[in-house]
Amino acid sequence: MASPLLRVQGLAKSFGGLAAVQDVSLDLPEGRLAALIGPNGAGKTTLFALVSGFLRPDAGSVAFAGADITGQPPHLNARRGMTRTFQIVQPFASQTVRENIAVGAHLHCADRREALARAEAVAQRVGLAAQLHKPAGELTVAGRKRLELARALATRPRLLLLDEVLAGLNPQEVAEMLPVVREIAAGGVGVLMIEHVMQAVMHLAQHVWVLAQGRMIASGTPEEVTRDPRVIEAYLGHGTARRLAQGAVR
Ligand SMILES: Nc1ncnc2c1ncn2[C@@H]1O[C@H](COP(=O)(O)OP(=O)(O)OP(=O)(O)O)[C@@H](O)[C@H]1O
Repeated sequence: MASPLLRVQGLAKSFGGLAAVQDVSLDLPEGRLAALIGPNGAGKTTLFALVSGFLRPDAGSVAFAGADITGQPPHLNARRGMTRTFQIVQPFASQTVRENIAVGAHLHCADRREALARAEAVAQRVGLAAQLHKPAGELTVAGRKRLELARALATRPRLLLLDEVLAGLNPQEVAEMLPVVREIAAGGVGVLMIEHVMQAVMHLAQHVWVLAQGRMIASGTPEEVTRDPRVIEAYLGHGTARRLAQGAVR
């Protein structure tokens, strides 16, 4: 059987006495769109940092496309095809949208003109084509989120780790972003998204992992995990779980 795009086995990380991630394992097949959910402080961002190489694990391993990349620095992982976005979006505010996206394209392309041309193609995919000439600092919150996606996409990833790309967006902006993320996955890019917006998780994710207090407490389809008593207890609460079951997801 082919190895999964991402294989995490027994990953652990403590900060002082706090076990932020404990014995976490998951397999993400190529081209799959999956979500990582859980309460604040559950260890989701720490897990992303361990997978992408921003932090070294105390124990466990990370394999990407069959190669052991445990503890490898982020820039090497990006070269292999794994790119992450950040919760707090920090574009180069005085540079144009086009130049910001080109930064991502430069990972595999030294030529400036080619990087700028690639930036245009990526801007189309995320709905930023009309804003290419704007300084990034003038974008709305929703525009910045699209820019963060575009910069990551410009690196030509096989796996995108999206850290709350929908946070801070209003319901209409969320609804407009869903097809953008879905199209990225449909184009063959594996996506693992940390997300609190359950509307997005229910509509997008083919698989969901749930972390609580550093441990993986559930894994399954969105429908399976949202009716799991452990997930309702640790994260959703009964009201939200009921609304999700009825299809009223916000
Ligand atoms: N660099 C650090 N030093 C010390 N403690 C940390 C550090 N990073 C995270 N933590 C702690 O580890 C735990 C897990 O944090 P993490 O940010 O991974 O959770 P999260 O699930 O991403 O939360 P949120 O949904 O609020 O972003 C928290 O208790 C946090 O305070």
